[in-house]
Amino acid sequence: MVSKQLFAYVNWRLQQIKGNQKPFGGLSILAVGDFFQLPPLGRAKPLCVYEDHVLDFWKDNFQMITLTQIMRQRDDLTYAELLNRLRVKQKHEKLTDADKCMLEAVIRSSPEECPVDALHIYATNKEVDNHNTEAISSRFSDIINIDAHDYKKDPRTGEMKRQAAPFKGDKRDLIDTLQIAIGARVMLTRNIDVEDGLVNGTFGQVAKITAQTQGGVPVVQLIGLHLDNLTAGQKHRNKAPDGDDSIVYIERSEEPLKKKGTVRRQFPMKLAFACTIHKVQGMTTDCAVVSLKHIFEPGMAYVALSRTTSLSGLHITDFDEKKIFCDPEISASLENMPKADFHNVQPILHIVQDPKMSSALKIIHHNTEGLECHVEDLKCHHELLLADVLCLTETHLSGSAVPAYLQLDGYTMYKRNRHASYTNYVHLANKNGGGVAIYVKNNFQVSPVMYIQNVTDLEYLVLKIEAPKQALIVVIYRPPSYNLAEFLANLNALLTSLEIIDFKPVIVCGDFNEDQLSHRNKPILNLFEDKGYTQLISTGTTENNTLLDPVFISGTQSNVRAGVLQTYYSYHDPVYCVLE
Ligand SMILES: Nc1ncnc2c1ncn2[C@@H]1O[C@H](COP(=O)(O)OP(=O)(O)OP(=O)(O)O)[C@@H](O)[C@H]1O
Repeated sequence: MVSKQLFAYVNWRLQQIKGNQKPFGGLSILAVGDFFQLPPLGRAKPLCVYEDHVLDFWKDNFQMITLTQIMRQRDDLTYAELLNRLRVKQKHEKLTDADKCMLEAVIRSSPEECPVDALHIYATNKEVDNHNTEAISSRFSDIINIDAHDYKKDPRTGEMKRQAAPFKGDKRDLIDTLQIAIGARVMLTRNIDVEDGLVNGTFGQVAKITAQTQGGVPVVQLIGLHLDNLTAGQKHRNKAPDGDDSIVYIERSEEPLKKKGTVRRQFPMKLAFACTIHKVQGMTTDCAVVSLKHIFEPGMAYVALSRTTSLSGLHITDFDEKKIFCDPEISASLENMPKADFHNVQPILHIVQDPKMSSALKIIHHNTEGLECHVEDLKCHHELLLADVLCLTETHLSGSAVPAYLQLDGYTMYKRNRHASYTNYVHLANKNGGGVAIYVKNNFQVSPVMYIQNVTDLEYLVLKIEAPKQALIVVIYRPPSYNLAEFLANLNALLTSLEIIDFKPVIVCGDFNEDQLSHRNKPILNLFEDKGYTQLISTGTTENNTLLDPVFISGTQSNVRAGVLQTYYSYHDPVYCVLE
């Protein structure tokens, strides 16, 4: 689990990168995990436990969402439910008779009753090392001992000199002598290639050992593994000297030893007939033997007992129900942690779940700050594609053709680029950026109003939505450098023309670069209000908490809901308006 200290570093680094003092530089952070599992190393308190005089970046910034569907034990729900109870069991609490009875079926009184080939899980490294040594010596006859190649700097010449025998390394160093055999279970102990799935904790079985004779002595060059995860190590298969691409070849890694002036070359792996509970956190297996003997921390027993997919795959030795306990401080802090309000996270989804609003017209406007660079973000957004009408400003598009990657499945796109929007203002027409677009769901009957007499010099689009709902949709972008008086005159001409079109209701959205939260005079708002419009958005729509993206509506009696959504990729947040 991430410690408070590491969490603070992440916060400060993001503030440094983004150049602001907002929590995590203003980025959205999704923290995923389970506080009831292993606590941070070194007895540090978990993130969610508040302490006086300790920097806290959790309390005021995070809300909790609980995932309720269990996937690992989805085919053995009684076991999943038992695990849920063990997860929150306090030290002083006793197991119920029913839970005890379930566990008794898998408690083994001696190691001989357990399957030898199953992964053995222990609390301490000492137990793991003993098990591994015993397992390799009792089951394999052709054991190979691979000494680390250690080098030390010659103080006279500065040359790194190979040592006759390995030094005694620290427990965090690459292993002094690796004992392996063909067929032995091993685990990688370093991140070799994270993208390729070769990481600390990757499990496999030794399939091949290749050696070359150097000075009359065979020296192991590569160790070939059959990995448990068949998709890992793709990049390291084509090195196969014999063309067998099921084998992933591992070379020696080179690292300085803790001992000063020394370097070690050794294979980054260790035996893994057994491993520690810390190592198996996150793992899923069909079968495991779990020893509860030296459990020393809250959450440890739960992590070990919850790795198998079914109760029948679990074997428990040294059972003691007192070893199954959680941290009461975590129970208390989770109780008090604010819960995420889905109405805020997915407002449109919630609105349309209301039977009265199920066929409502959903309109969203977003200043994308460049459609080409953000179209993928837009396609992945959890709410934007719920819109029937998706209005965009600052599309930054040029040219008349629309490349296929700018099309949204199920939508038709209408657009007007900046350079086509101005007749009299060459200085605006020639500036980069700007532009508007509207995507409309294909099941809507739409007439674009591409030309309106007397309306010039505006970045705008007008669409008549005729069925199954009716509305006149207008999107407008006003660049900050557009002289306000001239803009108001042109906007007035447009609003007057919309009255003549006489198609209701009218929804005008866009970025007007006038802060509706400011206490100063707001001439654009005044003009809309004079024309009978109501402004629907009441909270900030930008990172600076200014409301630059209003939605104006006129000519409706229906139930209207409106608000602001969130994105991570634009200075602006999208705004929505849903009409019954
Ligand atoms: N949507 C899914 N469909 C099928 N299997 C899934 C799905 N999600 C997760 N699993 C499987 O369930 C197991 C547990 O998943 P995962 O590790 O994501 O859960 P977890 O909550 O992080 O578990 P833990 O924290 O206890 O390790 C894995 O074997 C994973 O492959």
